[in-house]
Amino acid sequence: MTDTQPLRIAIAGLGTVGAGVIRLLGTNRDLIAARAGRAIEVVAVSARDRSTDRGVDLSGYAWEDDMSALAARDDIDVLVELVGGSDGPALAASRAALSAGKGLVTANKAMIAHHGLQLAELAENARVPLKFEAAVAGGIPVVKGLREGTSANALTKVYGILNGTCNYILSEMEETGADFADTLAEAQRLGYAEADPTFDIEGIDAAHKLAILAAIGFGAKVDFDAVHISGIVQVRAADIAQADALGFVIRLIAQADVEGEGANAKLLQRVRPCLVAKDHPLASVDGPTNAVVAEGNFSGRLLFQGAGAGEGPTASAVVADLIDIARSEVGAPFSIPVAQLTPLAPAEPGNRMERNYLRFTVNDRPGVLAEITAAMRDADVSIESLIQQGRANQGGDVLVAMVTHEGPEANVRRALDLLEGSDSLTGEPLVLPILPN
Ligand SMILES: NC(=O)c1ccc[n+]([C@@H]2O[C@H](COP(=O)([O-])OP(=O)(O)OC[C@H]3O[C@@H](n4cnc5c(N)ncnc54)[C@H](O)[C@@H]3O)[C@@H](O)[C@H]2O)c1
Ligand SMILES: N[C@@H](CCO)C(=O)O
Ligand code: NA
Repeated sequence: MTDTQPLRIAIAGLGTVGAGVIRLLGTNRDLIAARAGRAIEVVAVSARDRSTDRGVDLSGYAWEDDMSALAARDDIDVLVELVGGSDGPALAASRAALSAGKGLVTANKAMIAHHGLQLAELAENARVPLKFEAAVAGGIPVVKGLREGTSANALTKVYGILNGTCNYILSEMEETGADFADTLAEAQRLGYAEADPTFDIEGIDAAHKLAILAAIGFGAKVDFDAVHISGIVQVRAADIAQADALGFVIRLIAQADVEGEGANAKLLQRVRPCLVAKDHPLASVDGPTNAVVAEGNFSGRLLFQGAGAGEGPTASAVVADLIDIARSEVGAPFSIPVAQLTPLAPAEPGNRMERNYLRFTVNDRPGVLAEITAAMRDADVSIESLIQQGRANQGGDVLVAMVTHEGPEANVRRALDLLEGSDSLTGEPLVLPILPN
C-alpha cells in the first residue's frame, strides 16, 4: 500500500456514531483527503439490521452480516468498531481485525477498559494501529492530549467530568428543578446515554474512561477493577438546592492520582459525585459537556473541554484517528508499549484528607440532631456548617445537611457506621466530597 492509495475502512455498527462517521466522511471529504494525504474510503459495513433507515446512503458499500468476517476482509486496511459492549461481537471483531493485520479504531470505552491491554499487545505484535480517541470524552482530543501533548511531563493528577449523561442530568436538574427520571429520558432521547443507561448513572461509563486516561497519563496498566465507583442515583433535587445555598454545584467527578514513589507508588482512581465550588473551572461545565484537568510537572494545569458525547463530536474523534492512521502517525496505543507499562498497586482512599457534604433524612423529633453530632464528635469529624431544612409537616421527615472541616475520609465513614441502624434516620445518608479548588 503506498500513501497515494486510499485508506480503506470497514464500519461495524451504524447507530449514532457509525452513521455520524459516514456523514462526516461525506461532508468533509476534500479537507480530510488533503489533511490525511489520501482519501479515506468506506468499503464495507455491518450492523444488526440492514433495512433500518439511518439517513445515510449505504448503497455504495458492501454489507456483511457477520462482523468478524467484515473485520478480516481482504479489501480493508482498518476496522472501525462502533457497536459497543465490552465483550461479545465487538471484541470478537476487534480481535479478528488485529489478528488479520488490520488497524482498529474504536469508540468503545467498555472494551478498552476491560481488554485494552490485550488488544494493544495484539496490535503491537502485528505492528498495526489501535486508536480510541472517541472512547474517552468523545470529541475532546484528550487521549491525543495526554499521549502527545503532555508526553514530556510526569503527571501529578488527572480529573474531570467524563460522562455527558450525568453532567446533563445534574446541570439540567439544577437549572429546571425537573426530576431525575424525566431528565434521564431526555438524555437518552438526545443520544448521549449508553445502550444501558445504568452504565452512565452508576458511574461505570466514567470509570471506564478514567481507567483508560490513568493508564495513558501515568504509564500504568489499565486497572478498571481498582476504580472506586459511586454514581448519581442518590443525588436528590434537595441536595442540589443545599449545595447551591452553600456556594457549590454537584458534578460527577472522575479522579486519578499517584501517591508514593518508585516501588511504593500507588494509583488511586475514583468516580463519585462531588460538590464543586462555583468559582472552580469545572463548575461551569454544563449539559453533555466533558472537561478534563491534567496537571503536569512542567506544563502546569491544563484544561480540556468540549462535547463528550453525541453524533458529531464522537464522529470527529473517530475520523481524527483515521487521519492519523492515513498519515502513518501511530505509536503504542497506550503511549508506552504494553510490556513496559507499570502495574501500579491500587491505593486505599481512607487516609486522604477531605471536606465532605453530608445529608441525612431524619425523624423530626427532639434529640435527633444531638445524636448525629455526637457520632461526628466520637469519630473526630469536625463540622463547619449545618443546615436543617424547615419542617414541611408536623412529625414528618426533615433534611439535615452539613459540611465538615478537612479531615481523614475514614473518620466520616466511622461516623456513619456509628449511626448505622439508628431509628432517627429515615433513609441512607449521603456523603459527597468537596472537590479542592
Ligand atoms: N453515542 C455517543 O455519544 C458515544 C460517545 C462516545 C462513545 N460512544 C461509543 O460508541 C459506540 C457506539 O455507540 P452508539 O451510541 O453509536 O450506539 P448505538 O446503539 O446507536 O449503535 C450501535 C450499532 O451497533 C449495532 N449492533 C449492536 N449490537 C450488535 C450486534 N450484536 N451485532 C451487530 N450489530 C450490532 C446496532 O445495530 C447499531 O447499528 C459504543 O461503544 C459507545 O460507548 C458513543
Ligand atoms: N454515554 C456516554 C457517551 C459518551 O461516551 C456519556 O454520556 O458520556
Ligand atoms: Na476524546
